[in-house]
Amino acid sequence: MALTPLVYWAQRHKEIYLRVELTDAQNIDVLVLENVLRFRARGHGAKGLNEYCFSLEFLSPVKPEVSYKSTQRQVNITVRKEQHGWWDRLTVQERKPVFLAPDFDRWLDESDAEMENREKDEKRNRLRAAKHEEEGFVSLKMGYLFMYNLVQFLGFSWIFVNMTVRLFIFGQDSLYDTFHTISDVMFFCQILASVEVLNAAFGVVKTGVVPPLIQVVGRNFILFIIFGSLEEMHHRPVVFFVFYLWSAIEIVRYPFYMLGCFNTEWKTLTWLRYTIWIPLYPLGVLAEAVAVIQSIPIFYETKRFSIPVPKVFGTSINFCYILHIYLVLMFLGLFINFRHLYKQRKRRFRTKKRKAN
Ligand SMILES: CCCCCCCCCCCCC[C@@H](O)CC(=O)SCCNC(=O)CCNC(=O)[C@H](O)C(C)(C)COP(=O)(O)OP(=O)(O)OC[C@H]1O[C@@H](n2cnc3c(N)ncnc32)[C@H](O)[C@@H]1OP(=O)(O)O
Repeated sequence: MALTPLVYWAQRHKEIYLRVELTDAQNIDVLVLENVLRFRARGHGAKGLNEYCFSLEFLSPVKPEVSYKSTQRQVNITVRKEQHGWWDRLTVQERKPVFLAPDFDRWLDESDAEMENREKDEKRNRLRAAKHEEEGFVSLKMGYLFMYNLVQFLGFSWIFVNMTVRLFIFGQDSLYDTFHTISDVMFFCQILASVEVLNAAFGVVKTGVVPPLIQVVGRNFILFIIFGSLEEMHHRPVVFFVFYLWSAIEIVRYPFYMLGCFNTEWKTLTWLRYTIWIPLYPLGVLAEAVAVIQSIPIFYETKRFSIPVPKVFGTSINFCYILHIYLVLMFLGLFINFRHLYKQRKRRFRTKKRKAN
């Protein structure tokens, strides 16, 4: 014959909790029909291993769907009230069934339950507000990044297209006046590119600070010190090669970032972004190194940027010695960024492959 297990109960405004004292319960059958909950299971109760069952007719209407969870020690049942509210007792009959007792572990009186509800609501509202704020911040960040990348893309596209068209029209002659035709836009784009170091430093984009710092310092050194400050360099073809190599990568990199702002990607563009640096970066550094080497005799003769030193060491340190050190730094910078880009490439294509599997 089936026995009755001990059942503990507690309520909230929306739910009823029942805890059935049965260990290792099996063949659990719980259902709610016309406001009556029927329970049957086999397990270890007060009378040892046996078949246990009970039924309860609730005081007010409840939803027919019932959820339960069996643990090693008990079966926890949750029934949802049809209408939110507080019940005076659990069952229709005024006399409490003998197997039923309050679950003091979960017991709350009405005002405490209201307080709990209020706290839950407040927490939910806080989370919702935080999510709203975060969404606002994310869209602001994406808007800003998109605009930044768009401006850079337009700038570098203008440079690249202009240089290509001039090369076709004027042939070799175009190599000699690149600085005069292009440098204003290049100055603008490269000054603006300093923002990339700040983006990395303030976590606006997920990358280290050192690679963009090397990139920005490296390029601006060539642009401002080697080309900008020496008129003798303005008509050298090396300016063409440096500017062309710089802009060749940027007309791919910035649209790649622009698509990224919309969580979109175009596979060919991604492949290009993470591949064409392999020939372009060493070529770019080589072109920059040629520019530095060509500028050394000019700095030597003109003594421009010479650093005055105390008389015991001589009169000044010629800037061309600094350039020798810079040449070494350039190859160190090339090594650091080449390794960084190689890692980024591997990470990118590995993630893609894993996603595809
Ligand atoms: C400490 C000072 C020392 C000074 C020493 C001076 C030494 C000088 C050495 C100079 C060597 C420089 C030579 C160089 O000028 C030569 C050339 O440029 S030649 C032309 C070829 N060049 C290139 O190919 C390099 C192009 N540049 C770059 O790739 C970047 O500038 C670089 C910093 C090198 C790498 O970029 P990053 O670290 O950002 O990698 P990712 O592109 O993979 O981006 C990582 C994630 O961040 C997201 N991100 C980054 N930027 C943006 C952005 N503007 N908008 C939106 N999102 C961005 C990107 O999407 C990645 O996110 P996820 O992984 O989620 O996709």
